[in-house]
Amino acid sequence: MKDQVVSEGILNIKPYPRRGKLLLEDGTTFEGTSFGYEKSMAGEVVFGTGMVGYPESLTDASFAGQILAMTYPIIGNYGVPDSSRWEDDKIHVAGLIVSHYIDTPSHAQSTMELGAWLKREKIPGLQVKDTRLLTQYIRTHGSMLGKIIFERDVPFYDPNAVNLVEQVSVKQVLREGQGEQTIVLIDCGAKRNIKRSLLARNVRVITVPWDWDLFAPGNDFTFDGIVISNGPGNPKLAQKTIKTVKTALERKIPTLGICLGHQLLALAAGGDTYKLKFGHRSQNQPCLLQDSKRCFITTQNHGFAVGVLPPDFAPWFVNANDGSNEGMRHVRDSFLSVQFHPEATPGPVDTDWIFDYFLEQVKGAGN
Ligand SMILES: NC(=O)CC[C@H](N)C(=O)O
Repeated sequence: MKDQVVSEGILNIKPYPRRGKLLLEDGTTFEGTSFGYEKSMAGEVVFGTGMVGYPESLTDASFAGQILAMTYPIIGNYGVPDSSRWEDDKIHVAGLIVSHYIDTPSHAQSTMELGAWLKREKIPGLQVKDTRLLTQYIRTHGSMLGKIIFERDVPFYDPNAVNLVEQVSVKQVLREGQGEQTIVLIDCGAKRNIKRSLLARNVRVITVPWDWDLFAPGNDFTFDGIVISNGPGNPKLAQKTIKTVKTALERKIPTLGICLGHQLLALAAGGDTYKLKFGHRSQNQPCLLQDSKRCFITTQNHGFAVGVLPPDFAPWFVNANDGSNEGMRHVRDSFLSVQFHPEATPGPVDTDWIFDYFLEQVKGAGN
């Protein structure tokens, strides 16, 4: 009977959805009903407060190992666009928790229902009604491990204890685009829009795996700048990328870090990172541009942050909500990074000037 639609006269009656639960590591339980694939799954439970963007969030590799609870009360209402609009070619979240799942999407670009997509990609989805209570709980007690359970129990799993970057990074070097400058994109789980944003600015982009030795004698390409991408998990576990970035800094190669890339730049330059009590995940995080009165509304998805800035770096942006660091710049050289996502396009593109600013510096450094 499962998944079958039973016709009864003119009404299509779907079978009553299967029950499941979200169990947090401290024993707190949220009962719910399934709308995705019915498989028990463990991860870190995080919440996103954005009103839109579930296709982009689900396919953002930075969410690997995380069960995402969305606070916006209706999810699924605009369906799923075709894969050209995703941030990667598959779903990366370990599970999805919503308040109200809408199974009748209405949007010109929708190609399928969210629930059908989750089923196809074998990702569980649970409708728990009170995602507000869940969010308030995580905000009070800090982010937690948890699991979506149907019949079979599974052990808790801590994604911050494993090197997830290794799992989601590209496996080989890829060369794209035309232009005078060549930018190396270190792919730690890069959102596609980072590359789209660079290619749109007429530069060559060479994408390399997270552990690629850019400075090995046998390397057959030269480059003018480096972009370090976003990515999942604890930045301290991506040691090979940190080593590459250290060499790049010694050689004074213009470098832009985005999200995980910001954290890796900080670690490579002698700073430190820490885990936030609960992360920033939404499209409305206010960031103050230092030494100005400007505030940018930014898109974010991170659970770690830069706590100690490296020597000779100055804060560039600060989060207006909690005062945490949101970006830094070297006082002399072209090393810069942002904790938010300049490539994100939840509608407005308020911070994509970061790419123009970086490429201006790459150009300047080449003269
Ligand atoms: N989007 C990202 O790059 C996230 C970076 C890191 N995994 C964090 O959670 O802080």
